[in-house]
Amino acid sequence: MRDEITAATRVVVKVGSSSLTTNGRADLDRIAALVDALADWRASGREVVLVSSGAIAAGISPLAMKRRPRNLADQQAAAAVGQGILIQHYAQHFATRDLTVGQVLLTVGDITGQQSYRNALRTLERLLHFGVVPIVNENDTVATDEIRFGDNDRLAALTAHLVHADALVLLSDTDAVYTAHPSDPEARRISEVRDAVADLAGIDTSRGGTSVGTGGMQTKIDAARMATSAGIPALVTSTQLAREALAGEDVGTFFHRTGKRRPARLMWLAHASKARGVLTLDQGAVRALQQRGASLLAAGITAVSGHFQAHDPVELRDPQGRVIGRGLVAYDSDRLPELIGRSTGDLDPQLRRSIVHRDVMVLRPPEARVAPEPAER
Ligand SMILES: Nc1ncnc2c1ncn2[C@@H]1O[C@H](COP(=O)(O)OP(=O)(O)O)[C@@H](O)[C@H]1O
Ligand SMILES: N[C@@H](CCC(=O)OP(=O)(O)O)C(=O)O
Repeated sequence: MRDEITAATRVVVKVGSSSLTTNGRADLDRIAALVDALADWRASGREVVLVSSGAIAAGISPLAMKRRPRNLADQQAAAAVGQGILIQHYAQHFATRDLTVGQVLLTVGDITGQQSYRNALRTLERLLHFGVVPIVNENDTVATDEIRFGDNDRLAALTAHLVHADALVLLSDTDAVYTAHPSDPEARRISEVRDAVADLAGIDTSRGGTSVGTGGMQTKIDAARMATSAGIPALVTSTQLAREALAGEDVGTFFHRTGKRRPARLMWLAHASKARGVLTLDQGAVRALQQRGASLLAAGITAVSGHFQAHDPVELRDPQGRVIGRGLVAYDSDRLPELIGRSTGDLDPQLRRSIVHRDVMVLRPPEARVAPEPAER
């Protein structure tokens, strides 16, 4: 038995496009089966927030498209049609179990900006208070590529953090994370993950998922890591096993929590924000940040690139160019170059504050550091 799941009173359940649609249409039988499993969970006095993909996939056939569109405008048109159809079916099926649903469409900005974060939280809390099942999706019809999550796995992890969920359950068409693509005869189920780096070392997630899904298994692993690093256990399994998963049975891949709840702004900074620039640090500054938990001072910066404004997210790199973390920078990119490398004592007192304060900095664990991406061609 998985005690963290059976003891949970509030779960976020994310379901992928491939579990809700067949041939570019909403699949009523599959939606009904999922709704039944969730309604039973609700009937035991517990709460669920459903993060449902499938808007684009459910709009394919009604718009006489042949496959999932690749360009943004067609995806948005499909999502506008498909989202309505999905919600209609959810509303009908949940109503047969005396449950009301509420649609909540979110953009990255809604869930990461301080004010809008509170708005989103207030709405979800209110819906749960009224006994409603909130159904969340990305607001695909207005989100541009620039500001889009694109996959709902990470949106679900941020939602789980937002609503202080006790567990995150990621449902798709595969019953677990395997050591290789499930069609590979050598592939073995991974039943538990305590340390995502060590336990998942060498597994192959490179083969894409379904023709309607977006991220494949990798974005589910990323989402599970986001949740567990913020104190929320996560389970990856198939939609058919939703009932067993919620009952705490040994199905799927269970990710144990690895960290504690962290402030929302740091969740956003670590996982959802786009860096606007890069600060390269000397070795002494890297040590000060990693070993002493220091703030970043001007003296430790050797190079600045990108265009950013004060309070934008920037990447922090070591002298070898590996990303060691991220932070919110205190100065604009126009101003910063004149300060770099200068010791605090040499600076005008007004400019003596740290360039990236410790409280708005997230560092990567040493094994997760990555080499710089190749320059754009
Ligand atoms: N190592 C792996 N273990 C399990 N599934 C994998 C693995 N590598 C790739 N996959 C694929 O990931 C897919 C699930 O991702 P995706 O299609 O994005 O699902 P969804 O649309 O439900 O979010 C599975 O269909 C499976 O083929
Ligand atoms: N917001 C998109 C979600 C796309 C997506 O993440 O799909 P999936 O990989 O199936 O979870 C939609 O509803 O179509």
